Amino acid sequence: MAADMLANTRVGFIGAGQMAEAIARGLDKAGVVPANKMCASDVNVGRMKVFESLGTSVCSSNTKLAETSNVLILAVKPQVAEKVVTDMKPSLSKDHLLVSIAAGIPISKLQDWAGEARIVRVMPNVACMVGETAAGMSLGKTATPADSDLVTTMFESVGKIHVVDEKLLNAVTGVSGSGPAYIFMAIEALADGGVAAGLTRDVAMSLAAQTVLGSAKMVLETKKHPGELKDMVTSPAGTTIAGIRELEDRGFRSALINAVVAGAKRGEEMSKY
Ligand SMILES: NC(=O)C1=CN([C@@H]2O[C@H](COP(=O)(O)OP(=O)(O)OC[C@H]3O[C@@H](n4cnc5c(N)ncnc54)[C@H](O)[C@@H]3O)[C@@H](O)[C@H]2O)C=CC1
Ligand SMILES: O=C(O)[C@@H]1CCC=N1
Repeated sequence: MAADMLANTRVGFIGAGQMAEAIARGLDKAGVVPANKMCASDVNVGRMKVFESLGTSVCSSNTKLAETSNVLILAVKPQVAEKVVTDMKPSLSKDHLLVSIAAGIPISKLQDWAGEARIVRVMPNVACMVGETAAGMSLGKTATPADSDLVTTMFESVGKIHVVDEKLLNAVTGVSGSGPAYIFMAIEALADGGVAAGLTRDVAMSLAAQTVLGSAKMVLETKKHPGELKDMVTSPAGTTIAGIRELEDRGFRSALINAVVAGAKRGEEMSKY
């Protein structure tokens, strides 16, 4: 069903920033929505040029975008979302599916601003760019099962997506929306440690990134608890337990837990603007 629907889908990006680009590249690469069936509008001409270079068309305004696209991805910063969507309201109808990726903005507000358009809220992450996003989604009241299938198909082409209660989308933001930033910091720090211990920067970075990739793969593929996998690495009186003692001493796990909770809390604050 979703494949038939995709044939009639024209995706328009409201805001052609880095997330829009990551999703557009991913959809095109996966062959789910070819670049020539996507369109983008942005106030920044430079960003429109980037989209043109991908083979997508560009629109001179968000209103024009609504005339040419039936699936609109709201990819502007949350702070400008209200103005952007309310300005578009006269051009939106029940034939539009508005997929918002804006952090914190609740479906109820989006629905008020967008009038009759059906709403789906998605929280992806930047790894759309490499086909490995981790996303959560919630449906608005008038969104249909076909809309759910369509959005699922689109985001599964660039990673994994889970349907969650809307009240949990800020938690998704805390774990996987913001999570890549924490992992990038961890990779940078692991590589710094390698350099401090004598490796070249290139080798240290490659080892650190590949270590994160391999560890994530083991969690996903073995389905074993990460604690059990950690124990597999940790030899009695060995090197790993020496490192783990340092991490525990400095509140490593607690710091990550608090980072996720702080991100989720910030999402809740943003929903109240
Ligand atoms: N960056 C990330 O890793 C993630 C971001 N998000 C959400 O995605 C959304 C976009 O974030 P980014 O791509 O990082 O931001 P960005 O700043 O790269 O992109 C936003 C784009 O919107 C454009 N824009 C501003 N006003 C506009 C208007 N009136 N009409 C059309 N375009 C306009 C800007 O020129 C910019 O190119 C945000 O709402 C954010 O909460 C969600 C998940 C992850
Ligand atoms: O920092 C932010 O607000 C956005 C949402 C998730 C990742 N970046």
